[in-house]
Amino acid sequence: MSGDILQINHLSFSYRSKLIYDEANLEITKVGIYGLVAPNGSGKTTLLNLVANLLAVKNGRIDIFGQKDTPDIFFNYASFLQDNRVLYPYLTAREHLNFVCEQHHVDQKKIETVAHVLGMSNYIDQKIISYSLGMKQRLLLGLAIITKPQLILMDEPLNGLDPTSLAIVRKVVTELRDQGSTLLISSHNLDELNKITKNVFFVKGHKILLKELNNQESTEKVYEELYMNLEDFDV
Ligand SMILES: Nc1ncnc2c1ncn2[C@@H]1O[C@H](COP(=O)(O)OP(=O)(O)OP(=O)(O)O)[C@@H](O)[C@H]1O
Repeated sequence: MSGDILQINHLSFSYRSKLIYDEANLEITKVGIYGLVAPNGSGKTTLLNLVANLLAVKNGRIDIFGQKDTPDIFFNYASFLQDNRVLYPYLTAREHLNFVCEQHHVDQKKIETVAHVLGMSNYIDQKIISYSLGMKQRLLLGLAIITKPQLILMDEPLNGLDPTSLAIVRKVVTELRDQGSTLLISSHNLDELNKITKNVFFVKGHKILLKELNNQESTEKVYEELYMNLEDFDV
């Protein structure tokens, strides 16, 4: 599928006097997996929050699937994997997944399938307070994908994952892409990101740049070129 999946035009955003975006643009017209990469504090989470309508866009415009990105449109077409502070410590994974299924009128039978795919079946009825970081990350992934949205935003989904969990995420995101979903994934794990996509957005100078890497190029290399001048560091 191609068309207007995500369009960000002339986006400017500041927190009080701190400028984050200045007339930034981003366009995704082809289904796929896209990385979102930048040093700490550059504005990756801010961008995802703006697309998810958790922050209001006052300057510029965001459209998804050719329509103005309102909370209703986002709810219908998209999902957002945020950090694990959004989880309720005294609820179980099943209760979280049940809630999302109810809100989206998704058959609750899908919960077992998603739990199985993500290797969560044996702890799905335990409360979140007893979960490790990786267990929480798997649940967050489950919550983001159970409705099979066409656009999935993921903020640091690879954080704290062991090699088995990373392999699960890799399999799940590539399958979703093959089934027609588009994923925008922020991460500092450039090595892992490199395995799942060659299309990476970088935030630099308050703008968003897309790099379409060829087989010889890596995300790490572009990162070094854009942000690191190792000669500046005295060890
Ligand atoms: N609610 C807020 N109020 C004021 N400043 C904020 C707020 N949220 C974020 N910031 C600032 O905006 C900048 C961008 O933050 P953001 O969390 O979007 O960056 P990030 O690229 O996701 O960073 P990281 O890689 O560390 O997660 C940072 O300097 C941060 O301190």
